[in-house]
Amino acid sequence: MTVTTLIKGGTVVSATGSTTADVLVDGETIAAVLAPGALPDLQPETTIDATGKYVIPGGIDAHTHMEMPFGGTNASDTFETGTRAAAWGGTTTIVDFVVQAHGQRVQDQVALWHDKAGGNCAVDYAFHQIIGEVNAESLKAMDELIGEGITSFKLFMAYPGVFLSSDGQIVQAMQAAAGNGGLIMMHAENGSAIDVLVQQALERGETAPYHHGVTRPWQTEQEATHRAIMLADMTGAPLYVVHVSAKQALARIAEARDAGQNVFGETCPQYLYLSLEEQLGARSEQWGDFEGAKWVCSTPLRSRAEGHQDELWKYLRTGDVTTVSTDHCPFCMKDQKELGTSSFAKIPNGIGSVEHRMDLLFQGVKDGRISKERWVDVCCTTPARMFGLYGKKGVIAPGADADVVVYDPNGHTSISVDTHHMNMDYSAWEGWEIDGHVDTVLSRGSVIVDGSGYVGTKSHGRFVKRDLSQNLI
Ligand SMILES: NC(=O)NCCC(=O)O
Ligand SMILES: [Zn+2]
Ligand SMILES: [Zn+2]
Repeated sequence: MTVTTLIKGGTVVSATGSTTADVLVDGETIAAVLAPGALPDLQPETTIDATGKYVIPGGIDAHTHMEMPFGGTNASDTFETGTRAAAWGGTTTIVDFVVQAHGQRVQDQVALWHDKAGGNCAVDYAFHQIIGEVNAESLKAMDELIGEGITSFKLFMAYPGVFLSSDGQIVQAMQAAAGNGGLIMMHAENGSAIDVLVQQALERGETAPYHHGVTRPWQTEQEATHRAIMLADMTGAPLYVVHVSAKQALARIAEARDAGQNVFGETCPQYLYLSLEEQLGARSEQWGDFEGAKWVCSTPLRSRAEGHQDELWKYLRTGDVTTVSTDHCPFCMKDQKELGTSSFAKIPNGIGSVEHRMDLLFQGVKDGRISKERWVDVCCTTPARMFGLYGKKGVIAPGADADVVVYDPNGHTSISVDTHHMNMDYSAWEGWEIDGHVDTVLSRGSVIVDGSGYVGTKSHGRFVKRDLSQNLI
């Protein structure tokens, strides 16, 4: 057997169990997973000692927005900076959203995203498609994209006049997905109701970031989630509700799943840990009550007093939260979030976390909230299955891409703007201390992060064509 790299003596953690094993890598793929020392005569070019460490499949962040045009500016991470930061954090595949806004052609936008990402990514990447204008041409493009490896389509019930689709348009797109095997991803917030609350708040002079959260109450999320579930049921489309933050929305998803419907929920680290009161309501010497702008995202951070965070962890444990992605959409405070100093409604929406997802969720293991196997499941394996990457990605098994992370459960990571690698002038996680550490990262067999830091190259990452989702998981 030819072997280029031997990852020796670690605990291989999968979604279903853990075992001490050697992982043999040949070129870009995993050649074998064997009992430790089973092949004593092996002469690999490189040996990585993983004794006392976890060996896990590379993370898959199924929700990122590199360079996304939004709120009058562009998300501050390019594909180059964002995927490098992902690599630092043990994420070896991202699935980014191609944006079709009103008046744009889907296929033009796909070409643009290929241009932006091609040759610039540290890790492998795939695309979802945002359908911002459902019309005859974009419906046709949905069929075409399946063959191009873009098999999931995000629709918006929020942002009237920007991305919002009417219920009728949603039905049309869902019918298309039901017919072509694609997956509908839904931003489920009642945008028209929210716009009224926002206008009324601004008229009362409530302009600070805190009011971003107050004007997007949980009812607007639960209502939209319910509507999306009903429309999906009616049309037969599988439905994946993105960035769920309200416990009531998740209860609705859980109910639909219990009834046998093909409905999935995604949440993000910010909704598991952060809150309306502590973050959106924060003040600082530098920014005053505008400090909360750092955490303006939609759906919004929710009240800890209402208990959303603990409920989300519960649903994560029980399986009704299917995946944890970041919704990485970073904006700097300077010149970007600052666009909203006079009105929270003008703050570009988004938080950057692509570098920290594996660590933040591992803290959930350390805190006894989920098992290490569930950590791997929601961060690596199920995203692969959900988005048509499984087999190649999301698993340590012969034939899979050698996307592997050696994770030290006894290591330590301090998060700060001074040390992170995302292109942001603040950290949404400043001062967080993680009881774990990403030691080594391999992407398709190449070591891209080791003890000395990032050692990859800008053009290593390749576009991955996705199969249809295994949406009966
Ligand atoms: N979530 C957010 O605030 N920004 C990114 C765009 C989206 O996912 O809706
Ligand atoms: Zn969204
Ligand atoms: Zn998003």
